Amino acid sequence: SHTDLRLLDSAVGKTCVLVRFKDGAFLGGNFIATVGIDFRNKVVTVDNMKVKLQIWDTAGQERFRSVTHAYYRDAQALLLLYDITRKSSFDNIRAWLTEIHEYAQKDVVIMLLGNKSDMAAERVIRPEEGEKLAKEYGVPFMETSAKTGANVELAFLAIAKELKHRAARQPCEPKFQIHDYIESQKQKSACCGLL
Ligand SMILES: Nc1nc2c(ncn2[C@@H]2O[C@H](COP(=O)(O)OP(=O)(O)OP(=O)(O)O)[C@@H](O)[C@H]2O)c(=O)[nH]1
Repeated sequence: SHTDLRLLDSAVGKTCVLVRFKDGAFLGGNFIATVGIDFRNKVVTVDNMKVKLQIWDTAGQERFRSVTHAYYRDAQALLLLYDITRKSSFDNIRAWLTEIHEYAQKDVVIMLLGNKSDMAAERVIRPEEGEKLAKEYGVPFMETSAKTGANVELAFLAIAKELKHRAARQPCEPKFQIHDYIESQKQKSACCGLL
């Protein structure tokens, strides 16, 4: 059995984030845009338990919209990415969140990621704007960079932990707090440069 994750929106760095997570490498320059749907598996260890993540990457383009309903309907987690250097990608997030509300499973884990955090000079969306939008929809948020690797592991691990805790939680065990976990881990990576 595996855990299904989906990455959404177009040309925001989905493939790069996935490759960074899977292989620890960055694909720079121009390579071919994702056509159709592609997936990669990665096994992560969460609290001594192995969790197999099946991560789907899709071409986020409009013409694939009809495909994408089916694409995220069965997902257990959805990672919504925008590009901090492109306002239109940030504006798309609201539309995605509205759609997801309609088509996705009710208990789907959603995470908002502002990607390309390394591109400080080209930034048009401030971290606080991402933070605010995420708060409005009650979803966790962080900025990532497929280039430097910042917070990429954390994003996937936080989701794996959340899903593992849901699946294996004992009745008396406290609920896993994904927001708290991310906040504590984010601070660590910021101060110690572990990523
Ligand atoms: N500087 C920087 N560039 C990035 C980062 N992530 C992706 N890129 C670049 O952004 C472009 C798009 O990246 P992709 O991973 O193809 O984006 P995608 O969302 O998979 O694109 P589609 O499959 O076409 O929807 C590429 O030129 C990447 O090299 C990042 O974190 N920092």
